[in-house]
Amino acid sequence: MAEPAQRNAIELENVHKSFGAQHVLRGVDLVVPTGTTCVLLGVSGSGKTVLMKHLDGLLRPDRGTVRVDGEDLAWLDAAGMERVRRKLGILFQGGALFDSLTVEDNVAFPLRERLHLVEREVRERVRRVLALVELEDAAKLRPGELSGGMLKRAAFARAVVLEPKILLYDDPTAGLDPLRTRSVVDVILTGKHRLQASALVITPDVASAFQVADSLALLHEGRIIEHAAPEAFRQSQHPAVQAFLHDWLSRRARASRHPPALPR
Ligand SMILES: Nc1ncnc2c1ncn2[C@@H]1O[C@H](COP(=O)(O)OP(=O)(O)OP(=O)(O)O)[C@@H](O)[C@H]1O
Repeated sequence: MAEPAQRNAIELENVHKSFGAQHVLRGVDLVVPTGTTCVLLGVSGSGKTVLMKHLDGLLRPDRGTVRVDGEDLAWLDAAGMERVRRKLGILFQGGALFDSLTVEDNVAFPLRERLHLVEREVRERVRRVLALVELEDAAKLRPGELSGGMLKRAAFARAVVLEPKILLYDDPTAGLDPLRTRSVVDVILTGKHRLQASALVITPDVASAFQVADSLALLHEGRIIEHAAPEAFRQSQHPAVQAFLHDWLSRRARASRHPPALPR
């Protein structure tokens, strides 16, 4: 009997996107198989966020194909797009919780907005997801009373409360010190192992990238010029990959007294 075809969480084929004269994406090909975590690397301004915004339909490609969980976004009407968005858990920079709501009401928000559940069910699902990120004791606090790492975990809880199949993280470590960076890595690993979600992660923190990735992709001059498992990526002979990793190592060495090494 033939093997069932491998399903892919994310597929981009020859995706182009320009803003005026600026040709940001110049034929992006990227496949993230279901159940895997891909970290998208690239220098600032290379187009990582632009690429990610194509996945929830915030941006449409000028040319090329974007498929999410097998669905070609170009063919979807508003209801179809809404169905795809429900499969996505999105964690962008800042995490934007509502300041006036408690943690539990923030996490309950998507449930109340999207699903018609009885209140008891809402409370139960919120309790389960707060337990997942070890924030049970913070349920009654407001965002202003949380640490940076707790804020990230609360934002993650809200992003996953609808049990998305695919998680998108845009720079989840932004503005965090190294200790809190660890808590974001833990959050991503929770999404991966406990929720078994597929993920695309953008982070400038290469150390975190190697800790969470099944594969790493480098966006360079509008294309994915390398996409490989961590060890193969580390050993890539592509000059742009070598330059990217070398640049990160030297910046890290300048910022730290410890001799630099790529994490294993
Ligand atoms: N809506 C838009 N209109 C015009 N230009 C845009 C728009 N969105 C992004 N750009 C431009 O596209 C380029 C890529 O931006 P993008 O935010 O994707 O970079 P990035 O790789 O995510 O950078 P960083 O790592 O600094 O967040 C930038 O030059 C940006 O100014």
